[in-house]
Amino acid sequence: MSGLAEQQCEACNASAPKVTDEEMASLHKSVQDWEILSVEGEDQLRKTFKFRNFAQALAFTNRVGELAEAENHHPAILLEYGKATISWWTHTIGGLHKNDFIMAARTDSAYH
Ligand SMILES: C[C@H](O)[C@H](O)[C@H]1CNC2=NC(N)=NC(=O)C2=N1
Repeated sequence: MSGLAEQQCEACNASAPKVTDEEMASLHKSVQDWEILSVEGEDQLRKTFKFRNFAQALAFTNRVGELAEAENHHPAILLEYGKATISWWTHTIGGLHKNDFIMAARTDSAYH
């Protein structure tokens, strides 16, 4: 099986299943630096990336935005001086789908 970042996102609608606890644990192994937290009852993946300055953080968020637009699957982004915090979850199902783990892995690949 290809790495998580190379796997394809699937079209997701309101009836799509959230990941099970077992799937979550298994997928999390591939994005171990990402925190899984519940925000207003909805599970999310979250990670903060560090940079030397605001411009580098902004350039990274633009790369993440391109990844999101390519998959029509979008994160929450907090952009600060020297930092960018990325949160992934699937709004239509109010929680985590495998797509979110794929996009987290792709986000890691965009960090340089
Ligand atoms: C209409 C549009 O396709 C949907 O709202 C898409 C846009 N991007 C999305 N991004 C995320 N993270 N979850 C969604 O459910 C979602 N839905």
